[in-house]
Amino acid sequence: MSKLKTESLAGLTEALAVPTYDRAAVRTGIVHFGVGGFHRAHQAMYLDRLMNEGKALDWGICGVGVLPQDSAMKAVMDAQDCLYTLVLKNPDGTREGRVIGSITEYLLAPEDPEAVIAKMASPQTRIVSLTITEGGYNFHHVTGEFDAGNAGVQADLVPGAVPATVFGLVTEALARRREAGTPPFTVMSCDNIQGNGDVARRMFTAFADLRDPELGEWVRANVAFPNSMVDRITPVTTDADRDMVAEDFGVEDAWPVVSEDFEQWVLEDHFPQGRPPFEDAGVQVVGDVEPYELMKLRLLNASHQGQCYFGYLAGYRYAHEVCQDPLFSRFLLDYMEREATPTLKPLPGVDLDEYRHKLIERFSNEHVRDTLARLCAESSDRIPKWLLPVIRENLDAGGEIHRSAAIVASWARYAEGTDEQGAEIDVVDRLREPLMAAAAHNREDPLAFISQPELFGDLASNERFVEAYTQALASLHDAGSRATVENLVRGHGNREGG
Ligand SMILES: NC(=O)c1ccc[n+]([C@@H]2O[C@H](COP(=O)([O-])OP(=O)(O)OC[C@H]3O[C@@H](n4cnc5c(N)ncnc54)[C@H](O)[C@@H]3O)[C@@H](O)[C@H]2O)c1
Ligand SMILES: O=P(O)(O)OC[C@@H](O)[C@@H](O)[C@H](O)[C@H](O)CO
Repeated sequence: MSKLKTESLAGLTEALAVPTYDRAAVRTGIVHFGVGGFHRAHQAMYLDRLMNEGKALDWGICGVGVLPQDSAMKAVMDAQDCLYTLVLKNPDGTREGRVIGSITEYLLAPEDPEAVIAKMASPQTRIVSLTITEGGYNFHHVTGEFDAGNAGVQADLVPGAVPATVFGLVTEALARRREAGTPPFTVMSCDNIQGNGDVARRMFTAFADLRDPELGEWVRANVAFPNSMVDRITPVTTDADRDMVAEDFGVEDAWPVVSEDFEQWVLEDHFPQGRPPFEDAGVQVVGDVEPYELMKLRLLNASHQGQCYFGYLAGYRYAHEVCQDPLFSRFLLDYMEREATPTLKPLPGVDLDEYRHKLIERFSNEHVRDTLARLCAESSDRIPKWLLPVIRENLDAGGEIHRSAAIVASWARYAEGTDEQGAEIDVVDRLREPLMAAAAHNREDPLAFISQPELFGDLASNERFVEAYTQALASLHDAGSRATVENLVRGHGNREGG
């Protein structure tokens, strides 16, 4: 069996589509930070699609890793000429494989920060894109302010320091462009954050201000940060996926990526230095992304949180197991219809009922095998960004909140660190210690978990929220996850009714 490399492409089975363009002729136009599963299943796939049509050949991607653990991706990218296999898993069990060729270079910042800065400072680079996770933006959950106290940021702000964070690296490249009279690149965030471009603008400008107020002013005035909504469920690659690629497609790929077949990208058209013709690849290029972002984050992402803790506690381990269970899918639809949807903005032409049901269908795709562990990880970055805004808006508007409050309670119960069978839960969160310490007091002090103002603001003093939350938490302790969800679905035991 051949290893995936440029020279092996010609001999691959016809079942595996390969780049039809001359990769050697592709010029880098995009530097991307955070080459994980999602970028490889989404943005890189859209560019590969364009390149296969003979377009966007000057928009090749140079991937960048800034974390030491990205050395694993660097090793694979080096060994495979940056090629990898994307396998789409259709709901009917069929699979489509394609070798993606749009990433043509990969740099590891800890190994060679100067190369990363030089690449971004080059006039040929016109977009710097990001999928660095919600936590990567370094903002305070409640105030939304840039966390200038972060140790990495502090180190990057020492005059003459070699930058190590995405903020230090990008800002140094912008400073060099400004110095050289080269127009700045556009910073395109593709993370699951509401107003991701606006957040990126605030965070990068805040860093530049701290480094040099004049540079900050220049960034504020000159750099474009388009907003976007991105969607494609992309689980973590497993050894079984590697074996499947070898078996189905006869190629040895050390790091393929698998995803659902669904794809969506809604992008604000704000690219002063130009952009690839994304609309030709199916991207919705629009003036205002916010209504789409709210729809996706509050329906899809918040529903992921709505299924993962309840599902895990009930003994499930995969998203499809939870969502194929009519009780849980009913609960999610109720949350979406009664609590999330009233907080959305008008979306002319979008059938929200169809969107909600399609989500249940996507979550239920058993071939994707998305783990609840992935969805439960880094909750402290997710719940405050996706679910708490729904709760706050409904509290202000007098809307229903008991299902959302119960989802928060399910997180609190999960963070106690044992499931309903008494098995240990590996809580993966950068705030693991304080979260678990607070959750340890859930029984004697039911407000302990939500009395973490850096995550929940003043929710612990809102009577209506506290009542719904404590009721759900007590039910989780006394009756368990399934019975709690049953009661929520039946509308028992809450003042809002069903
Ligand atoms: N996986 C999905 O289904 C999916 C779908 C839509 C959007 N997204 C977005 O993409 C992001 C990444 O998801 P993924 O599945 O690729 O995860 P992943 O774990 O495969 O990759 C995460 C990448 O982010 C980088 N990163 C993490 N923290 C960073 C930091 N502080 N500074 C710089 N880089 C940092 C890592 O080095 C890695 O390259 C998500 O957080 C989300 O915002 C993911
Ligand atoms: O990686 P995160 O923290 O943005 O979110 C976890 C999942 O909910 C998310 O990755 C979804 O799979 C994705 O947003 C679907 O498009």
